[in-house]
Amino acid sequence: MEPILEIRQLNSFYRQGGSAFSRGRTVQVLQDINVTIGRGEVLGLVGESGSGKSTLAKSILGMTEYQGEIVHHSRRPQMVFQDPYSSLNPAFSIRRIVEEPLRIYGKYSAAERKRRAEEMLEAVGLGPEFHNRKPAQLSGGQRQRVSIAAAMIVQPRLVILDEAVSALDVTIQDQILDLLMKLRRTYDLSYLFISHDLNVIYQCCDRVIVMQKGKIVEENTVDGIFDHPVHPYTKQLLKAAE
Ligand SMILES: Nc1ncnc2c1ncn2[C@@H]1O[C@H](COP(=O)(O)OP(=O)(O)OP(=O)(O)O)[C@@H](O)[C@H]1O
Repeated sequence: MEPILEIRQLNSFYRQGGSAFSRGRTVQVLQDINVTIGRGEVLGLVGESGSGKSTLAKSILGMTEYQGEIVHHSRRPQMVFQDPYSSLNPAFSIRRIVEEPLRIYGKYSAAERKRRAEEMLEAVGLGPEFHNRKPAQLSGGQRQRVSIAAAMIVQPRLVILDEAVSALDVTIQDQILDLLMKLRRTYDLSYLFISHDLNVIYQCCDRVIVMQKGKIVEENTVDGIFDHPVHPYTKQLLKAAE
């Protein structure tokens, strides 16, 4: 498997209580994490609340202090969050929101940005009638499509989906999962798919890692994890999801 991201002996920390006069104290959240994500792979990351899933995502994006190695074999990963309500600028049109990451790059003309944004909106199933709407004029599922388009517009190879379908009704969840799988094929993407919902993980992941208290306690193919869980914590998670 050709890697898109390799993480070796990662230990991640948050700093708490610092001020102009003191550096505060560091709190270690992740311990000795080793993970490889393959090109085109969907890697699931499960674990109970507080186990460190989002911290791993933040470390990959360089948003925590860490020791160890994070080796990127592609351009910067993009992230899609759970809550499209808070991550979309309410004052902007949908097209502007999707164009915005390209403005930051600064290398495209206005006409080219518009063309790319419209093409990306089409790819996530939002036709011209949506271009000039504001986020408040969309459903939750449509808003999540906009977030996905804004992440994909910069042509990442790895996308981190942090509870990206968790806030949606089950039918809408299925539609968004279908869309993500279609985009994965079209753009040859890898996903790190973070979810507390094992049914969602089962539907779309190739491989799964299980985290407990900042450590990886089990790693296997999705069938291996579901059919032959080894670690007591994995068994407990599966039992809770029955
Ligand atoms: N900025 C921060 N400063 C200090 N500690 C933090 C910070 N962010 C998270 N933590 C702590 O790190 C631990 C892991 O949190 P994290 O958000 O990574 O867990 P999670 O598995 O993503 O949980 P959830 O499923 O609830 O989102 C928790 O104990 C949390 O309190």
